[in-house]
Amino acid sequence: MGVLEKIEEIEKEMSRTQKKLCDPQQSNGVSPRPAQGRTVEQFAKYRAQLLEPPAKSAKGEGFDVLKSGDARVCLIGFPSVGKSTLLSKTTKTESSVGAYEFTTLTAIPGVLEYEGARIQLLDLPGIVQDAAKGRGRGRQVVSVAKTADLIILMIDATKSAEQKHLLEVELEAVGIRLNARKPDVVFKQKAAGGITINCTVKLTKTDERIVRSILQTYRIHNCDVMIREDITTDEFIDVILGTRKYIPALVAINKIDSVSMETLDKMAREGDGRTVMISCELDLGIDWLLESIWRELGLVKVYTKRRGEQPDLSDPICLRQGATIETVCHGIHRSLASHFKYALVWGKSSKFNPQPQKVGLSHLVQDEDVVSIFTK
Ligand SMILES: Nc1nc2c(ncn2[C@@H]2O[C@H](COP(=O)(O)OP(=O)(O)OP(=O)(O)O)[C@@H](O)[C@H]2O)c(=O)[nH]1
Ligand SMILES: [K+]
Ligand SMILES: [Mg+2]
Repeated sequence: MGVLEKIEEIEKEMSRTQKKLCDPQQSNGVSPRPAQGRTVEQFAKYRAQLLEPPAKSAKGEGFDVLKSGDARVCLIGFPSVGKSTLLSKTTKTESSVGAYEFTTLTAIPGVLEYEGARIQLLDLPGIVQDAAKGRGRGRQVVSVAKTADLIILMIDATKSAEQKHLLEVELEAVGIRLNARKPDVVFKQKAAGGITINCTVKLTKTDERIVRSILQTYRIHNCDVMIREDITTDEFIDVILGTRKYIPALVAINKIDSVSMETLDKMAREGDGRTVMISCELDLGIDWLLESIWRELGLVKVYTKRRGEQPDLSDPICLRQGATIETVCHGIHRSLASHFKYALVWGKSSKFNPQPQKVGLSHLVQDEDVVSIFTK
């Protein structure tokens, strides 16, 4: 019998013995009764097998989900922490929720509409420990996280506090640096000319000799290196490997409805500004989580205004932090920047605020600015 048939058989049996296993209202996060425990365990085991990619194609590529919207947020967590419940709750997409592990077997995208932004929220299969080392599709899951603008580490409040650390280890293993800034180092390989190293700051955690020996180890004999901050040796290695992704992350502790006040209190004290405690079931903390997502993504909302009219407040353009008038032009129409003459901006980025400022393409916009574009 194949895995699929086995799963089907168990599903039938489960629907006989525990009619509402998959119903969140009924299951209430409580473990099934002992008689069903074994069946559920077996079921999860077969579902985990389904996650194993066929031996030959085990390359660990990401899932094929097109990026869309203004930013992508990935939900990463162990099985059954409530990732799909959160997606179903905050977007119009329904992702299957089940009281058994590995309910979700692929990437399910949903759209989070918040403050005028359309944020792609990606529900993913639960990961297993050592996922990054190539166990099953776990590797694929952690690889998708590399494409995220923000990662949500989702944790089950009723389970071990180790979860957060274990998730971080898996993500680090595929080259993701969580909540770290890219080191300020310019590194350029050349065809000839030897090695030039310039430092604009005093190095206290590494030195030029170590930097040179690392370059030698990686067989790099011609390059320019400009170090502009006091980096560590590891950070320098990250720079020359060039494959590191620096991604912000939030920790969402779910199911706080199921733990004692003492546990809750302890978690609140241990968490930092990037930890949000939620209950999808009781609808607690979800607004706080959405607000944190918005803040961490650092999206900027800009309104456009035609000459002689009021700004269009119903349809803002959402941009990443660091966006310029040129980015605004691209957001309106592909060819607008090439006909650009000047722009007027009202708001925080205008140096005459509340009066408008006349600016060029390279002007940096700020959240809630109003922009009028004038063309040739
Ligand atoms: N008590 C409680 N149970 C919850 C909460 N959120 C989700 N659950 C339950 O937790 C179980 C797992 O939820 P899912 O959304 O399927 O979890 P998942 O992380 O998507 O699981 P996989 O796809 O299997 O990795 C279900 O029985 C949910 O009803 C919550 O806030 N509190
Ligand atoms: K589940
Ligand atoms: Mg799921």
